[in-house]
Amino acid sequence: MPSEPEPATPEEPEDPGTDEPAAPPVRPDAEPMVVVDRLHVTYRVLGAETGSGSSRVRRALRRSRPRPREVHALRGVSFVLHRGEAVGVIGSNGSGKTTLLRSIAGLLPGDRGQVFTCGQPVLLGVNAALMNDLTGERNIVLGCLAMGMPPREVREKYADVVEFSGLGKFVDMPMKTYSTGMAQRLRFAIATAQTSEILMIDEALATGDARFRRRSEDRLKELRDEAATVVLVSHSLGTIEETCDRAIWLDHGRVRMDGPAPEVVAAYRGD
Ligand SMILES: Nc1ncnc2c1ncn2[C@@H]1O[C@H](COP(=O)(O)OP(=O)(O)OP(=O)(O)O)[C@@H](O)[C@H]1O
Repeated sequence: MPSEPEPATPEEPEDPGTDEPAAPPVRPDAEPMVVVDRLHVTYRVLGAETGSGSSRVRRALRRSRPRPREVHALRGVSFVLHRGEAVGVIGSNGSGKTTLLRSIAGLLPGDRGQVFTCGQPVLLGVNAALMNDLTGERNIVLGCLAMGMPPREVREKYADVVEFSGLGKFVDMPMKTYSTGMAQRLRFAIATAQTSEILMIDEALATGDARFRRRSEDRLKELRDEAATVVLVSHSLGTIEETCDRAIWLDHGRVRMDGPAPEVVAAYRGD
């Protein structure tokens, strides 16, 4: 990761009427697959004021009740993704990339604006919440069902997932007996078992040893070839330039630049 994380800065909500961008432009020559229209997402967190000095802290702790604070993660984001596009999302830590992907996947409601998708997007990496007490086999079945795969497809894909995970006979052992690398491989194998017309990838997903990383990259390439629209979040600008024809630069929850990947990457680098 090239940049240091920017801490979450709780803040007051903005005046909803200010600084609203225009509706996203739609290309007349291409089929829209995802429309994000002036999307705002705010996290609400419970926190208390702190003071300096021990007596002041004690007094404050006694009197204070948790006060909801707000983190305005997306501030009126708009764009349209079309069939056939591979789009990179770049931006410094905390700029809103993950929030944006989760919103498009339908995992996080926006508080203003709208997201329209043509079909159910798949977000690789977040859907497979595995359980330590269950065997690899049970986790594969439940993980695939949890991602919305019909039981017939789970049965069809099961052998491939086991093969790709490289777990061998460990597939019948509880996950808590796996090494970190084995668990990561299983998670990746489950997450990439599903294909979708709209595929969103968090590049951090490709983990493990060098051999598995190469296989992961090949698998991601296959999925990209099968999907109609790909969204890739990455801190690796080289990967964005190689993989994507378009890039969106998010900055403090706003679209700072949206255009051909080489131009956006150059601007982000400060060239
Ligand atoms: N669950 C949460 N609760 C409260 N605030 C959150 C939560 N998740 C993210 N945030 C805040 O929302 C903002 C956007 O976070 P997000 O994770 O979308 O950024 P990001 O660009 O994906 O960052 P990174 O590059 O570090 O992964 C940040 O200020 C972050 O602190």
